[in-house]
Amino acid sequence: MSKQESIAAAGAVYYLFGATGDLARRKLFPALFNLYKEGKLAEDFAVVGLARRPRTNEQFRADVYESIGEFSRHKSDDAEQWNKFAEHFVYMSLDINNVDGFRELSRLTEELDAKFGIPGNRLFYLALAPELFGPVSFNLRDGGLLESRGWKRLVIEKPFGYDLESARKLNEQLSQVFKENEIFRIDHYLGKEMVQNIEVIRFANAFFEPLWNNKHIANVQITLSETVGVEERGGYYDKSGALRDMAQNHMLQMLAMIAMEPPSRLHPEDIRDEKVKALRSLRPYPTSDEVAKHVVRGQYTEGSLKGKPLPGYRQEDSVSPDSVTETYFAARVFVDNFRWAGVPFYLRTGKRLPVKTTEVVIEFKNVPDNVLFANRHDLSPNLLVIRVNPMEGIYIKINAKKPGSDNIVQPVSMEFCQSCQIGLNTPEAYERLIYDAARGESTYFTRWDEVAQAWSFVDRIAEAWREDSSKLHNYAAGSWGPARTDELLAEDGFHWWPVNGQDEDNVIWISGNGK
Ligand SMILES: NC(=O)C1=CN([C@@H]2O[C@H](COP(=O)(O)OP(=O)(O)OC[C@H]3O[C@@H](n4cnc5c(N)ncnc54)[C@H](OP(=O)(O)O)[C@@H]3O)[C@@H](O)[C@H]2O)C=CC1
Ligand SMILES: O=C1O[C@H](COP(=O)(O)O)[C@@H](O)[C@H](O)[C@H]1O
Repeated sequence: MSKQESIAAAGAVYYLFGATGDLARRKLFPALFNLYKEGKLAEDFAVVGLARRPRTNEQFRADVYESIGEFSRHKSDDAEQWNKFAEHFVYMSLDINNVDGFRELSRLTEELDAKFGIPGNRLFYLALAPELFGPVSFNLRDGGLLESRGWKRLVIEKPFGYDLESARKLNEQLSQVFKENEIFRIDHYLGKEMVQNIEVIRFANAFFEPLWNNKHIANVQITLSETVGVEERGGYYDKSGALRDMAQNHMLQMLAMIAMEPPSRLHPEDIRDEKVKALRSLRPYPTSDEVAKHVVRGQYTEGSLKGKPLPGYRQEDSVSPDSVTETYFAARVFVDNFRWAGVPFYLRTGKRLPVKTTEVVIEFKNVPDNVLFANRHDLSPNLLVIRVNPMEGIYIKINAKKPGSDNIVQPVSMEFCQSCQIGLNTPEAYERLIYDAARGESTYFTRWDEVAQAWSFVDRIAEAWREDSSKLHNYAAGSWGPARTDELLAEDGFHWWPVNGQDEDNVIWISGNGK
């Protein structure tokens, strides 16, 4: 570990609102433990778990212990270390809507400051339903929790609003209490190693940056596919759908990282300025017909995955039986600026698809076919593939001479598989993001203008869908989504590249440590 990586964040009280919830259990407790284990949390911190359900400190610590056993990349196998860590965790039952609880929390905070020598820093993490974000902020202020001498930061989970208007209202509420630079809006995809690596791959490689434009790139394909269905999240998901759940945030953020101009400095605001410029350049769909032409909206019906029968979306518990919510979204998007004019970005995301993967494919334009290779008319294009999840790494597909042949060209792939490297246990997105928020590093959090820009693009699509709900394409659970998605690319002379290099029967893998 480098010196810089091991620096502990300044001591603080971490207030975990929603401490009895799913996110805390699966992601936040393990993230805090891993940070502690790696020396990124020193001894001057405390974590206060907050929710309505009654819990003793001991029960709360037992919950944390269990979650680490189940979900953490580092295990709590050292009893002494575990006890020292667990001592920092306390629980308080509190209803967000009752300001008296916040006054009591303020008193508890004073005790924790004194006990652990905490210098007055406060990090409020809202793992709560979005309608509670505003009330929490007001009660933090009215309950006296913002009066300390240290820094105050609000870490806020998605979704940030339901559309531009509701997002704006929420932002107005938050900004009555917190300054923009105190608000850390989570998009956990920005905490993923390989999403952060996009910038490095682009800007640190002479191979790529000179080619990163419409002269050399034919199209960009971004796939975020999931095998899971709506699970027990129907209450939230049925109101949200894939457009709001995945496209407005994770997909557009990834697109912005790929499309943005190089920032003049590696300063958070410069990077976010460039991202917002890219989002502003997204070509809006001016009419509902344009939406129908470029966007695919799908919902899964009964099907099967790996031989297991699966229900359709409308048969899922907590989903309305006549729901028109999309579980699949795909689009052809254009970034109307000098660099990207004419290059389609194809996006697709969905639930109940055949594999779980997040992948970006950059397809390069072909070389002129006047060179006398025997098979010059059917050369495969060069690809740069960024694999985000579950495998992490990149591979490039190039053309080389088939050994022993007379100038027959065949595709070969060279791979760097980061997640296959032995001992490379990459931090989970939430670890990175909590650590960044505690250090005041905001690069990988979304700024208000980025969120607003993304909503204004997405709202147009949602509005067209509201006008005409007939364009909901069905797809069988376990398939790759509606056939219309393939047509989007075929209309432009392209096709989706199979994910995880799965089409590569005729490709030689040169350093296939993942193959
Ligand atoms: N789970 C996930 O994988 C992801 C979640 N998110 C976001 O994170 C947030 C939390 O999600 P998740 O953990 O799944 O939700 P859960 O429904 O599992 O948890 C909600 C939490 O809020 C608490 N709560 C509800 N009402 C109140 C209240 N009035 N006062 C105090 N506490 C209250 C609940 O505790 P109690 O009932 O004890 O009061 C519970 O701890 C949401 O915004 C979600 O969109 C984002 C990405 C992924
Ligand atoms: O934000 C969300 O992301 C998850 C997918 O995240 P990943 O890190 O597992 O790829 C998605 O399942 C969920 O619906 C959405 O709210």
